[in-house]
Amino acid sequence: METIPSSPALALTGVAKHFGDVRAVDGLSLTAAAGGAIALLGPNGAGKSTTVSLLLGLARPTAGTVRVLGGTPEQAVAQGRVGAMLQQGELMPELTIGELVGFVRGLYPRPLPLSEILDLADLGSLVKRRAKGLSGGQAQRVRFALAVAGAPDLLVLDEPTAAMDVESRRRFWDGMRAYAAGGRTVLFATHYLEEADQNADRVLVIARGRLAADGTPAEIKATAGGRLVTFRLGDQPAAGLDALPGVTSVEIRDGVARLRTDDAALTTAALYRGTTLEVHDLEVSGGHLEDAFLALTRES
Ligand SMILES: Nc1ncnc2c1ncn2[C@@H]1O[C@H](COP(=O)(O)OP(=O)(O)OP(=O)(O)O)[C@@H](O)[C@H]1O
Repeated sequence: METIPSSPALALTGVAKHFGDVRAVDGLSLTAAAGGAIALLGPNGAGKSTTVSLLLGLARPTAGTVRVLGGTPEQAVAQGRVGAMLQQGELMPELTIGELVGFVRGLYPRPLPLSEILDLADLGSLVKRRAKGLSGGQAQRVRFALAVAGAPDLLVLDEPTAAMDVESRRRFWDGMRAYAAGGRTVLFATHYLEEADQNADRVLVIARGRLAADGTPAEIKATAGGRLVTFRLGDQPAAGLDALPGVTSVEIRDGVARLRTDDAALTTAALYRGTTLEVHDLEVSGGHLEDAFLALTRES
């Protein structure tokens, strides 16, 4: 089968998916060229799983068009060019992992070599084990192996590390990045900010079915605007904090002042020298994806 390098991996135009009154996806437009890892990042109920279903042709949009690898999702899937790892999925309990992966690879026209699949999914030590005795994290690694078995051009992962411990996660992301580095496209849905930050080349922040931000992790962080200076204000008056140099916004909650600033050093110096406030528990933080994420997905 021909691959058409000029086709984007994904192209969504005005895509909506409504369930009755619920607008799970509400006008999503985006294009992604082939290659690299894309995170679909959003809070619970943002529309991530619905978007994944639309990309895989498991659901049809209420409005708009979805193109995957230059064709419809159904065509791309039928050509064996899409691999998916969904949140659940029964593994055949009586087969060994080696048999199961071997069987699934046999279904594809140009599968990855078995040894490469086992390497990517870190399953070398589990080849002779039966699926029925596996832990949740091990079963997820097997699902990952099955998803990459056919060497798909697009790999879609819905919250792939849900059941994994820290070490399994680390190895899993190593495998995912190795897969994406070969010019293939990986899209993963997550609500773990650090996973998107550390493993994606591009982050699509989705909230209430819409695209709230789209960029590299660094670009998304920059949208939150600089750094955060926090300190315990107690009962002291907050007047004048918004006039301190560098400060772009002030929020006081539970006696704690949160100053967003373009220049933390200047703001902090002015706070001590230019005010009569007693400043306790001063902290400077920021440049975190979490700040950007909260700012972008906050209910308006
Ligand atoms: N089949 C369905 N019928 C009715 N409502 C649905 C259906 N599927 C999803 N929804 C609703 O659409 C919205 C988006 O759901 P979706 O599962 O896509 O979000 P998500 O971002 O994947 O969330 P989570 O992180 O919790 O998995 C939610 O309000 C959900 O309740």
